[in-house]
Amino acid sequence: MAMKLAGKKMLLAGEWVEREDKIDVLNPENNEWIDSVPAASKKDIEKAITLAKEGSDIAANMSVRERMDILNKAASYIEEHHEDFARTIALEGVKTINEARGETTRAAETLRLSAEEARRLTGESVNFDQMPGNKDRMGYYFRFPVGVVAAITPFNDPLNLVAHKLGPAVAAGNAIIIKPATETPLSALKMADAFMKAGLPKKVLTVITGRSRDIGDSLIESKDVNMISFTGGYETGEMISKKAGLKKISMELGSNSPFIVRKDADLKLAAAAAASGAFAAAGQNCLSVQRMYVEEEVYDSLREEFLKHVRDVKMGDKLSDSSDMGPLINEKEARRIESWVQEAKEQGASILTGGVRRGAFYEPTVVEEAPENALLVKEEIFGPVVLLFKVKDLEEAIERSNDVNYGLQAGIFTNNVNSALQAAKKLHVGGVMINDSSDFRIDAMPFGGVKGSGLGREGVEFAIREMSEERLVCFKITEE
Ligand SMILES: NC(=O)c1ccc[n+]([C@@H]2O[C@H](COP(=O)([O-])OP(=O)(O)OC[C@H]3O[C@@H](n4cnc5c(N)ncnc54)[C@H](O)[C@@H]3O)[C@@H](O)[C@H]2O)c1
Ligand SMILES: O=C[C@H](O)CS(=O)(=O)O
Repeated sequence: MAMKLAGKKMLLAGEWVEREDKIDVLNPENNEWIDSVPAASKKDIEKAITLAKEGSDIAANMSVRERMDILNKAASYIEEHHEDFARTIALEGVKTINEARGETTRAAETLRLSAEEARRLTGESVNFDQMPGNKDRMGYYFRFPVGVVAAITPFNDPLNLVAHKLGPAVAAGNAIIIKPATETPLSALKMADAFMKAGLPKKVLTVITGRSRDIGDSLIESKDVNMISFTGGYETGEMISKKAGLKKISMELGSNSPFIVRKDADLKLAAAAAASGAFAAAGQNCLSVQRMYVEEEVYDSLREEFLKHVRDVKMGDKLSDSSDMGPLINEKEARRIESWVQEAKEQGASILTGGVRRGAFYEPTVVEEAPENALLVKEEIFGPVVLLFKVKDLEEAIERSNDVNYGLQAGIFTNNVNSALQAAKKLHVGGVMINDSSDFRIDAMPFGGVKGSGLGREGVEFAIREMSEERLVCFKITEE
């Protein structure tokens, strides 16, 4: 079913353009055609960068009020067309309609937060006379935009993760070139339409669609791009950071989130939180619960409670209100997960539930005692598979939690404040959730990871800071 506007055209410095060379957007659930979008050429990228440079001057000269008004108008447009945005997310991506509705609400909120934070893009005075001989100096620093931001976004949150780039970029006074995931470009194009209708000056925004190999290098290597804001997998992020050269980069990468359950935990709450955190977006979620470390005294009880929740997850048609979980982004990813589970099983792991693939769908699956060197344990599964492990104490749980090359967020269930503080202190991650799963985020909080999970922080205020720089001004006062 062709979507309104969204596809067929991409936005090149505020102008909607078509191209002979197109890419089909398919519904992952059934491979049905939804729409087609232009495949941008290297020439398109070069033109986009040239016009974005002009756009960066326009954006920098917009008043804070103008930026705020545009951001709030774009948010209002999304709210007024909420179901249309949600259906686009659900059709092109992996989310059920209810999950997509949640993302749409968050995306509008992310833009409103960006408007709010535009007010706070300030500097402060500097006391130069803290150093001897500077009594005749006074001054301050202020923040200015980096210029041109190239934003590259993943398939799993095709609207809100674009908002987390576009909102802060506009708030900080930058021009931005967005390259959405090849699989899910329509939501980004719809958001761009919202900004055009909100009055964003044309040259400030480009959304290019197409094949990464045709777009990537020209965008990443250009010296006229001042910052790359990337969200995606570790391997892609590492490749981009090597090619980027001397420019600001922000990397929001993969994860392999641990979930610790202490013997004093509320097991019913823990089991429910783990199931919710593991199967949202069919596990295609950077914060997905992947490894559960449960103290041996409560392991059997927690496992029983958890399995009840997992078996209640309804996998099915994304557009059905009764579906809890949709498909993987394509059958190839579902087969990858199927092979990883098979590998662990051949190495002695037990499949407690699930483990069945149908096309791009893979059932909610729980694997017990997978060997430490299995792909399921060391890599990011990015699918509806959770690993259960028994541990003897908190120390073992923390040590094993840290024993991967990822560190985005972790969750721990305990009613002991010392255990919570130990976890907060010793888990090598960007965020520790106490009595919540790793899958917790509000769009205002600092968000990002360590190790292979990324560089820098998003969350609106923090992204704005990354997309701007300080400039110092110092007055030397001379006698009249
Ligand atoms: N940390 C976070 O905030 C966060 C949020 C969402 C997803 N993710 C991560 O993203 C990954 C899943 O998303 P994905 O499969 O879309 O990731 P991906 O790395 O395959 O693709 C991400 C983006 O990079 C583009 N890309 C791929 N190769 C490129 C190249 N050579 N040059 C330029 N662009 C290129 C893709 O087209 C897409 O737009 C997972 O690892 C997940 O953990 C992280
Ligand atoms: O997939 C990773 C997302 O950033 C998590 S959330 O949807 O923003 O909470």
